[in-house]
Amino acid sequence: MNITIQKSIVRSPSEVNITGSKSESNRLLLLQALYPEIQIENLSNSDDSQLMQNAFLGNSNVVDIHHAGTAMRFLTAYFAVKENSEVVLTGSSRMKERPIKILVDALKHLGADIQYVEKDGFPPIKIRGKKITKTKVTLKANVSSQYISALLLIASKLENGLELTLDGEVTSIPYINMTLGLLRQIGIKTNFVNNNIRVYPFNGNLKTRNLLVESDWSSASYIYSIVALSDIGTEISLSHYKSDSLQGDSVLAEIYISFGVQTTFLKNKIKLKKVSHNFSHFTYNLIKAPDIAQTIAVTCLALGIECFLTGLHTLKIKETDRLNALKTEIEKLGGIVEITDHSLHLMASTTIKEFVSIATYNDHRMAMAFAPLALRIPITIEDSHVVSKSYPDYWNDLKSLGFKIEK
Ligand SMILES: O=C(O)C1=C[C@@H](OP(=O)(O)O)[C@@H](O)[C@H](O)C1
Ligand SMILES: C=C(OP(=O)(O)O)C(=O)O
Repeated sequence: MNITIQKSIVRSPSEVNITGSKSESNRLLLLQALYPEIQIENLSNSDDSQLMQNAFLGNSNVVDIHHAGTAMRFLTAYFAVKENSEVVLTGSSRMKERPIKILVDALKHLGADIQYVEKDGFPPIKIRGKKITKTKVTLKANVSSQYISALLLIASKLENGLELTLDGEVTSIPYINMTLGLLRQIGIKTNFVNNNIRVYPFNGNLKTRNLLVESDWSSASYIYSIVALSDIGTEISLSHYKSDSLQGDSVLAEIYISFGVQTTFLKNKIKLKKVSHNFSHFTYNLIKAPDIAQTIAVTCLALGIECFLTGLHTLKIKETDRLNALKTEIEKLGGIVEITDHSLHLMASTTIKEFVSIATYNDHRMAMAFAPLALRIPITIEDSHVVSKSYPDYWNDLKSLGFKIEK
């Protein structure tokens, strides 16, 4: 369903309670399947986390994870070592275009039994679960960190743990550190030195059973954008957040200073406040935080800031080719954008076209990133339901902030 958002003004002060991080949730759900004593609080209500939960509950031998990249990659590793199981892991038509060969090759090298059902290198895959005893594997680290996290998540249940050697520049590294951080929270010993990661086998004692998921920082990015586009003095508080986050996208608090958003960490919350800014140019390498590229590009468009983003080589294999999608939609609004395989350069613009209909390409982040523009111009967002992949309450939260949304 398409929605139109009339030109809106944010209610201030306001408060939004954002659902749990989908990245933390999907890791903890996988760990809970391996260690059933684990209890998870503030679990994400995203489709991706729901799909992950269903994969463990169902007893069908076809598991369809739709658009959920983390579920696809994490479950590949999980089923590969689940002895005596046989499943076909499949997903949406886009998921069938998202590569999985690096992970499958690594698992096969360790001894797993995995076959491609349709196209070599891509889902769907047929997995016959087996006991794995090999310990060492090298894999390319510059395509998706999810392949690495997938192996790390199952490693503590292997007889001898795992030793991974990462080849090439490591992309999305905070997500690997998040995985290791959660493993350590439950008492699993890990090391990450240079390009080597070691996870030791479980010693029989869970250090913690109750794990609290911090709210999702990638989802918070859209609220940062909203504050950046609001009048000076506008305040929005978000819960439940902390300063020592496991999520790399918490770098937003630093980045948005350039767009006039001040972050104050309170107990369990952050308070965002719009202050003045005098930046006309923004340059940043997003190799550690690729999911906030769309948010930042749209914030810059609205603020008339020239923006040069690099480290974006993974954007082409996400829910859509995000570089092309951004270029196409920003150009509809009158912006000028140049892209390469790994960068985006947005020129400073002075006007934005009204009543443009933004296509969302089955990508939640396209819908969520462009919606804040309604603080400048009326805008239509196509297929607005896509937001449920990570942030199902997004439109309700926007309404509560004062956005005038019509179907
Ligand atoms: O491990 C994770 O939870 C994620 C890792 C990142 O993917 P890549 O490592 O493929 O960049 C990120 O884009 C994705 O949204 C979530
Ligand atoms: C890329 C994303 O998710 P995934 O890779 O898990 O589908 C995302 O949420 O932006």
